[in-house]
Amino acid sequence: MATAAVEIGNADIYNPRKILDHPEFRVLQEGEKPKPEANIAAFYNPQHQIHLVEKPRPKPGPGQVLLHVRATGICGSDVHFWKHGRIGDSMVVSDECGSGHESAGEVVEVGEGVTQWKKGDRVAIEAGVPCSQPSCDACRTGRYNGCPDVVFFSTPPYHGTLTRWHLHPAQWLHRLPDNVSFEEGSLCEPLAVALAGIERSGLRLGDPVLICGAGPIGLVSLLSARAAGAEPIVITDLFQSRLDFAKKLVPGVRTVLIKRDLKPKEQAEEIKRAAEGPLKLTLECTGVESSVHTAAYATVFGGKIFIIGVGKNEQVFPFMHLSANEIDVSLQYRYANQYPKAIRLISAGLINVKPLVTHRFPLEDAIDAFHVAADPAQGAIKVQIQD
Ligand SMILES: NC(=O)c1ccc[n+]([C@@H]2O[C@H](COP(=O)([O-])OP(=O)(O)OC[C@H]3O[C@@H](n4cnc5c(N)ncnc54)[C@H](O)[C@@H]3O)[C@@H](O)[C@H]2O)c1
Ligand SMILES: OC[C@H](O)C(O)[C@@H](O)CO
Ligand SMILES: [Zn+2]
Ligand SMILES: [Zn+2]
Repeated sequence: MATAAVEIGNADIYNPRKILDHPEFRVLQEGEKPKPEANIAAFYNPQHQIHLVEKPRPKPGPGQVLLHVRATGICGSDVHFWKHGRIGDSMVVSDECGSGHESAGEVVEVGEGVTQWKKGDRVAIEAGVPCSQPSCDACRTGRYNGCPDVVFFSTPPYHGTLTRWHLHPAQWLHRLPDNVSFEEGSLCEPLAVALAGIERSGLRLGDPVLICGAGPIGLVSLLSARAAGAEPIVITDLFQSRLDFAKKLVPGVRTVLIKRDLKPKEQAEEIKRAAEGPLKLTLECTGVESSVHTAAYATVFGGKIFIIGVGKNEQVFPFMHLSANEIDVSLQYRYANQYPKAIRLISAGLINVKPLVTHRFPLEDAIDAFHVAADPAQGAIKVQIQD
């Protein structure tokens, strides 16, 4: 059977049904070896299954670029969609859906009118493609992460970038310099989340900062806060192993293990002791209600809690404490305009994301990769799939 199904292209990339209904789309049986060069991908579904699928290799239409995806990191949200079938009320898994949005790859073919890319170019893939219409306030004003019509590949219903051949609009790709690997290029995605938070939080040189949570997002926030000149930095987690990882990554960081039997106020006292002074800014990277409470009690009068983590639909905040201490609360939704910055920071050596990758799998073993990413006992920070 031919691997090149030319009828998939153009607007079809925004129509997930075109893939699901295509005669070349099929779910591989467990243990079945995919055909070499086949456009395999890892798909999750409403039955909480994750499996390899074969789908047609698309053909670039005008303004599009066909990419060979070379590295993709598994994000907590990929695992969440697989295991829980939804994030909040608006992102619900209702059919087979392709995973992955932390990707970098190589240009294979360009469509009509694409002049800025050529075969062999190396790029980071910005997975959220907003409408870019002048009538869209979010797009027109540059806050395109708020675009109501954004197609975010891997958020249902849009299939993700964890695949071999991915079609993307030319203007949502970012060139990787020779000294930035595909692996680092794919880490630009979680880094973009942290950089967006850092930018909007207003962090300044010498600010004392608390980071709640030492998962991948907490760790890229740690690297970014350090590069931005925060001092001291205190990081918390429920697991000593994650704090040890943070300490290896940024030796100067101070760590506080969160104990489930302590109240947020008691926990905050420990954090303040570790900081040996007031904490001006908290970057909250768990989305867990009790952690937001701890952050509130640890942050100084006039400070800010910047919440990057996402969690329960409704949460209770210590309102009067925040009010009586003029503590600002801000939140972050994905990112806008951060990829070029992320690439510059990595290329110039100001941020080293390489140590975050703890596990690597070939594309054929993507399902094993998901099982490692989903099992805390495996101790993974970032699991990558490379092809
Ligand atoms: N705002 C956005 O656009 C955006 C983008 C990506 C991820 N996120 C969110 O950021 C958060 C972090 O992502 P991640 O990939 O690092 O997730 P993760 O689950 O790997 O890491 C979270 C860490 O927080 C720790 N933790 C849990 N409860 C805690 C508590 N009470 N106090 C201190 N630490 C605690 C966990 O042990 C874990 O190490 C998630 O909620 C994720 O959904 C948000
Ligand atoms: O890194 C981007 C995030 O994972 C996404 O916003 C996801 O959580 C929902 O689409
Ligand atoms: Zn993500
Ligand atoms: Zn828009």
